[in-house]
Amino acid sequence: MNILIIGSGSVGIGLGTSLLSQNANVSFLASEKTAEAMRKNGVERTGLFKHYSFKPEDFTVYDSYTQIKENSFDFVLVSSKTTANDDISRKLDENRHILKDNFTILICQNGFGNDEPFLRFFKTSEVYCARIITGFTRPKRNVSEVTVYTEPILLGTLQNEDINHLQPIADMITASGINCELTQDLDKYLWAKMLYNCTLNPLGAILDVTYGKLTENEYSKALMDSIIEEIFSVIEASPYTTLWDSADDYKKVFYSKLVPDTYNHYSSTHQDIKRKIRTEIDTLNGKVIDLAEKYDVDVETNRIIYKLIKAIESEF
Ligand SMILES: NC(=O)C1=CN([C@@H]2O[C@H](COP(=O)(O)OP(=O)(O)OC[C@H]3O[C@@H](n4cnc5c(N)ncnc54)[C@H](OP(=O)(O)O)[C@@H]3O)[C@@H](O)[C@H]2O)C=CC1
Ligand SMILES: CC(C)(CO)C(=O)C(=O)O
Repeated sequence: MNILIIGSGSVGIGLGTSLLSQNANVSFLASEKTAEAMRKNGVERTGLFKHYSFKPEDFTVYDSYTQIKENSFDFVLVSSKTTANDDISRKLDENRHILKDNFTILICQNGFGNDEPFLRFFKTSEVYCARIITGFTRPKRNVSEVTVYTEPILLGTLQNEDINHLQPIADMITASGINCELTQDLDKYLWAKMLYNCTLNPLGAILDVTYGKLTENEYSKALMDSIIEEIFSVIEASPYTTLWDSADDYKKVFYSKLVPDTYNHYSSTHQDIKRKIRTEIDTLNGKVIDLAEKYDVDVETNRIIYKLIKAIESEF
């Protein structure tokens, strides 16, 4: 099985090394600087679970589509930030000769509806998504460190397609030490992740605090309650569902378990702003706003939070 990883960052190198550990034929499409580091020093997975290290001759790195031969890949894993999806989906379409017949694109990102840019060019039976709550960081350009594990990585479809052909990918990731399963209910799990990320990520970035700190005063708590309630109204108005029946049920788990478990964590949105790069707000609260418009739901707090992040980004 030939696998191409597009987006060779924390998640991309983390998944790529996991698949390499099971003797999969893995290639990375990386920016010039990252490709250079990988060609020189190989790739590594460190942190929780088993550590793996691969020499440059164990995998292939491309820094341009022009270097890739025709008919090369069965699977493409997209693990860039969602801000690159417009670019990646367009380039993959322009270079579709690198894909074999019956190829599969698997999008490994936060947010909801990340398959949509790809569905402009590819069929619903060709595009799948993952829900990842394993934490990965990239201490060096060629190294992924597994920092947090709570639940298995989940693979599935948002388009009601058959998912059985994803099983070999899930099995290899599991065999590498990070549990990975298929689910028929991916939308439920992605909305659960959306609830968590949309509530904590932008607010933590705006106020420059950890997840836990946000629960320590009544003002940020009131904002988070409102974000959660609005997202539940959107889910209820849409065809989607999530793991809890009501905003109140979710809030109980959120304040008693989810936040305490990640109390000292700074959100990826916070980290993006510190790095002065565009955040993934469009596929988080921005997606909530899009759906709210479609289903005529009031999401005023999400709108304000969204505008504040956009205002910060406009300075970059
Ligand atoms: N890290 C984590 O713990 C988790 C992350 N996620 C989600 O996974 C996704 C990836 O996150 P993460 O790995 O942390 O991000 P990183 O910033 O570590 O990696 C992103 C990678 O994408 C590359 N890239 C940037 N632009 C493009 C482009 N146009 N085409 C191809 N590649 C590009 C970057 O290049 P370069 O090498 O030059 O930087 C980098 O290698 C995000 O959606 C994130 O929200 C989900 C759960 C956990
Ligand atoms: C890393 C993780 C999983 C936080 O728990 C996350 O989703 C984020 O920071 O955006």
